[in-house]
Amino acid sequence: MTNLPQVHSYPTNDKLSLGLAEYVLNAQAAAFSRHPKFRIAVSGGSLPSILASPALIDNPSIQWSKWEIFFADERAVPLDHPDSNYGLLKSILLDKIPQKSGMPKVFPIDELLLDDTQELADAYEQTLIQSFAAKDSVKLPIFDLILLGCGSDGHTCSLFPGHELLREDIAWVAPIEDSPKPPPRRITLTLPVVTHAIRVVFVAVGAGKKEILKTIFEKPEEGLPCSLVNMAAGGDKVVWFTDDAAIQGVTGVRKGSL
Ligand SMILES: O=C(O)[C@H](O)[C@@H](O)[C@H](O)[C@H](O)COP(=O)(O)O
Repeated sequence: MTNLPQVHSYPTNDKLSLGLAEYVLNAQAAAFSRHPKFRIAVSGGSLPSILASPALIDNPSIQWSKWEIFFADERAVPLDHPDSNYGLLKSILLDKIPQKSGMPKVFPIDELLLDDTQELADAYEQTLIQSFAAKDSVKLPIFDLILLGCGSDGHTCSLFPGHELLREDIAWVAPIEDSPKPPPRRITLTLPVVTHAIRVVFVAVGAGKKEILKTIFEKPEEGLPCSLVNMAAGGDKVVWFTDDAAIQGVTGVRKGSL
């Protein structure tokens, strides 16, 4: 079957970061052939540190000033809180971009709305509407690239296994008050938004991810959120970047290297 999800696996995180930087560069070039911006969404967890390699940050071909960075999910905490995905990305990546390269436009959540996750999600959806649907009305935003992690229970963004949010098909951004992964109060892009992106990348590293990757790839019918993204997005749109330890012995994937 050629429709199996593509996996690029690497012996070390450093090599994975290099491969990921190359992939992001290609995605940037493809975006610029469609429009003058590169609009991406990023998750929290281990993703920002793997993304933020010198191969990306110091790459002269990255046109940072044309990047628009949104959050695939965010915790309902102040932006300077240790749990903030914005705070994580800022310290690990944004603060390291050389000023002379120009800075990306970054879209954090509205800190004034932290008390009400529905309002927080609605306001973030409005932020997306401003960027993606300012001129024309669109059913769903089309990110050039969404960069996701994979939790050890198979969650991605803040879309958790068996949660009712997996069935959300109207909102672009939804609140969650009972995330099994702390902190419990968050907002997240919804599944249709994720699967509507031009490209979706998952990053999963470490032997600790192996069991869940087996379920995601070998038993997609179990409907884990990561499997739902693989299935709904389909084809070559979804690419997994893993280390060898996470993917060794896992079937149901198409392996390749960039
Ligand atoms: O804010 C979050 O909690 C993340 O966006 C979450 O979806 C994360 O990506 C996964 O839990 C994987 O995290 P690790 O890569 O750290 O395992």
